[in-house]
Amino acid sequence: MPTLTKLFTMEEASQHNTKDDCWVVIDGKVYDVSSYLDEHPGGDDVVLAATGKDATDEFEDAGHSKDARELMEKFFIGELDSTSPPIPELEIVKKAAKNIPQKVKEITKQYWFIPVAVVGISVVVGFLYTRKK
Ligand code: HEM
Repeated sequence: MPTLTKLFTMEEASQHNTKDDCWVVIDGKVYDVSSYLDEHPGGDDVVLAATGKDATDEFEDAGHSKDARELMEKFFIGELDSTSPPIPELEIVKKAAKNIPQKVKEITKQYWFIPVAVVGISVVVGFLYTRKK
């Protein structure tokens, strides 16, 4: 039977990141907690800080009770579309991070003579200094 659960991309969920319009993604599920922010015993700031990403770890780290887990079902609005790509900005950061080892290799290849020159000059200066004595 087809499921009626609404699917959201992480990009879409991440746009709801304000006090009046706040969605969190926990364990692949999307919750609209806008109406609960003021009542949240952990404060609204922690929840707001957990928007725009998978907040499962933050939620679990806070050690939420069984009651909290039951309560959250009231705010369930859909599931995360696992086939959708993560937030594009994050992808760009990830891609840039992937390139770092490659860049280090390139720079090492280009500027290999600098450490060699430093060592060479030190040896010559050291040699001249000891000869003077
Ligand atoms: C649907 C989402 C959420 C619901 C319904 C919820 C509900 C609750 C409830 C009922 C408590 C009181 C303690 C308990 O019964 O466990 C609590 C505490 C807390 N929550 Fe949440 N919470 C949600 C999401 C989050 C998120 C995303 C964070 C992110 C870090 C968070 C952080 C905390 C913290 C730090 C406390 C501890 C407060 C304290 O003991 O001083 N919660 N939450």
